[in-house]
Amino acid sequence: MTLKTLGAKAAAALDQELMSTCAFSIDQLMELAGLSVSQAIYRVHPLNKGRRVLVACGPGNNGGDGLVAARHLFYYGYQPTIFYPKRSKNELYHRLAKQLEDLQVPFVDDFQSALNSTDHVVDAIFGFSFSGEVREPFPKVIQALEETKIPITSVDAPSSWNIEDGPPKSGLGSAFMPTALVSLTAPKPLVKYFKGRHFVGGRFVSPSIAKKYDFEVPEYPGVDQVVEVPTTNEKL
Ligand SMILES: NC(=O)C1=CN([C@@H]2O[C@H](COP(=O)(O)OP(=O)(O)OC[C@H]3O[C@@H](n4cnc5c(N)ncnc54)[C@H](O)[C@@H]3O)[C@@H](O)[C@H]2O)[C@@H](O)CC1
Ligand SMILES: [K+]
Repeated sequence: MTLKTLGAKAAAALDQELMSTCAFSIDQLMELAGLSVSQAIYRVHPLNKGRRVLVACGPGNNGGDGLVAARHLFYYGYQPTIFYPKRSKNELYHRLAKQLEDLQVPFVDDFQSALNSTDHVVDAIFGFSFSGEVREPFPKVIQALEETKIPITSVDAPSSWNIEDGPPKSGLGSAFMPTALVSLTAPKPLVKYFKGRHFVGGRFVSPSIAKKYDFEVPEYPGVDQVVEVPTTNEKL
């Protein structure tokens, strides 16, 4: 099975439509997206592989998915740590951070030392709105993700990859290959460059919306919020 992909513009339009004509709130979508991510991590990195999970969050909704996933991971028995250097002023993110602080989940400033003492990393830095060269303060973080041997699960996109064209041809991010990828609603075109375990999550798309945007909703088994799909193995 090869799933159809959704380009950056279509993904942004779908996002808007879910929140307008489909009457979802951003909180609802983010909660379901983050829940999907947490379930994928439970599959890729069950508790017996080590409980420490470092969640790297970016300034947008991709980072919000990471904050939600961290909360669910806490309740599954993991020990999340959050790296969130560029906090959004939006009230939703304040609430997501407060929910984690109430659980005494640590927020750290030094990414490299947090990376040295974790068992798994969640890359929730950039999603489908990423473009151009990685700006401060994230280049060091991308470089560390590129170099580490710790397994990484990326949310929606490996951060620093172009949504349509995949990894940069050279320089920062060109050697970044996460262990797993959770595509939300539908895979993005960059997926053809990805070689790892691939999940689809975001179980909130109605059949009519999928038809309008011309992609398939995968068959989610039972009550699962993610489904593992074969990786497209197109050569780089
Ligand atoms: N409909 C969906 O599929 C849903 C998507 N969600 C998530 O929302 C994401 C998209 O969120 P957003 O549109 O907020 O955007 P992103 O979270 O992808 O990134 C936008 C942020 O990154 C910054 N940025 C962009 N390019 C940069 C660069 N080169 N260097 C440094 N910073 C850069 C922008 O200034 C902005 O603050 C998706 O990928 C997904 O993870 C979910 O939260 C909700 C439902
Ligand atoms: K990401």
